Amino acid sequence: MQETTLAKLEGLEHYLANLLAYWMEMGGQIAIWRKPKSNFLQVLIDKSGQLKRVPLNLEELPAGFVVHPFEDQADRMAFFMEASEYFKVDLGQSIESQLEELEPLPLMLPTLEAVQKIRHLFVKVDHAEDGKTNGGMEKPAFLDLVKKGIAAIESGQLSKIVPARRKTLPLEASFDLAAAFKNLLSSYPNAFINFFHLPGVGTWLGASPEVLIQTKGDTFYTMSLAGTQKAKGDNPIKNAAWTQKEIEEQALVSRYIVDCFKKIRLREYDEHGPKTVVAGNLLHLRSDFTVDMKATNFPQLGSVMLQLLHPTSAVCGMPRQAALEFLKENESFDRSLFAGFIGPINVEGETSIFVNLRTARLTENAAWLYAGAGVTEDSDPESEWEETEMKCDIIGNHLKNQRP
Ligand SMILES: C=C(O[C@@H]1C=C(C(=O)O)C=C[C@H]1O)C(=O)O
Repeated sequence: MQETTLAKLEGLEHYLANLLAYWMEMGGQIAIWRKPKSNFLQVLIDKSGQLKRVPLNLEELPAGFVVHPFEDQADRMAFFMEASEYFKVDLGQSIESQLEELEPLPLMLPTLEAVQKIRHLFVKVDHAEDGKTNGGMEKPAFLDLVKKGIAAIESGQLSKIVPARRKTLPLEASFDLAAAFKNLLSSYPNAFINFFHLPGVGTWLGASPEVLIQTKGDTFYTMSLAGTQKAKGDNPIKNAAWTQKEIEEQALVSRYIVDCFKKIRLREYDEHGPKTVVAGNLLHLRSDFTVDMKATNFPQLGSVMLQLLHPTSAVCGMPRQAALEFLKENESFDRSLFAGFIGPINVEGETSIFVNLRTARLTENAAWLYAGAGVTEDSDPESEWEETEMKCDIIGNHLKNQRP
């Protein structure tokens, strides 16, 4: 433990900025997250210098962090950071009082210097793309895409579709990743706050509201999350009123999950909901599903359901294959890791995989924001556009921060 350098620590931001600057420069892979409602920051570093892809047999993997794009992979593999180092920071206590737990660093730069260094370690993208375009998804193109989706639903090809868009937000020279991360922690206590960096693949920052699968002990958990409205007033949950369109849209996601259970002949599960939940400045409808893996004799349920669920009809559509083909043909940009899945595997006996939503891909000069909206027969294209704007703001509003 290099106490002399860490003794110069000046708060969480200072430590995070230095940790990231050092390990990103060393070519390390790094994931930092805080689970919903948790008071701990969890940090995982893969120091091997090798990008790894693994089959998703979750129960057999060592402790690590998984990253999978939206698109199904022909070889069914996902990126995997293996925990060369893993530690926790108690956010309820000063970081200075936890020096013993922290990864030592050979050098402590002033925060400003460290964040500027990080900035140059983001993946560089083609200049024509960077900071200038929205991946072809300007407003008229998105409205057309939604209209096409509605037409496909009316013709009976689809019952639900989730078109998405990409939005470019130029990053100020003063953009401070550590401060942005810290602000996300306090702004979104119910979200999975995450940052991950895979050299050559991407650097992402997000606040996801959606669990894809979770296993802890004998309990398996998943959720159906859909339907979106703006949170209003002092008591937004009490003020929420849902339309038939939103109720049906969420019910389709629940049905999708139940259909997956049926495929594997799993009959014993608990379903609760839907209830209204808060996700930043938005409200959604959510149902919770739990299974006792011991009672049902299904120890591999996590891996099996992961394979069956992704991509759910919350981010893709129904029927799944037709929806995927529709998106492939009509969305003009690559979703990349957006609406894929990310999260810790077998860390402290838990696996918590989230859908990669409310997220930004960080490039040297700009952040790429991504958002989709569930479209059914009764959708209004203009409202769906507004919904994607609100979803982009959840992360976008936190990337505009500047140092004085
Ligand atoms: C697709 C997104 O969100 C998903 C779609 C929702 C909807 O259509 O109402 C709500 C929650 C998420 O399951 C997104 O955030 O980009």
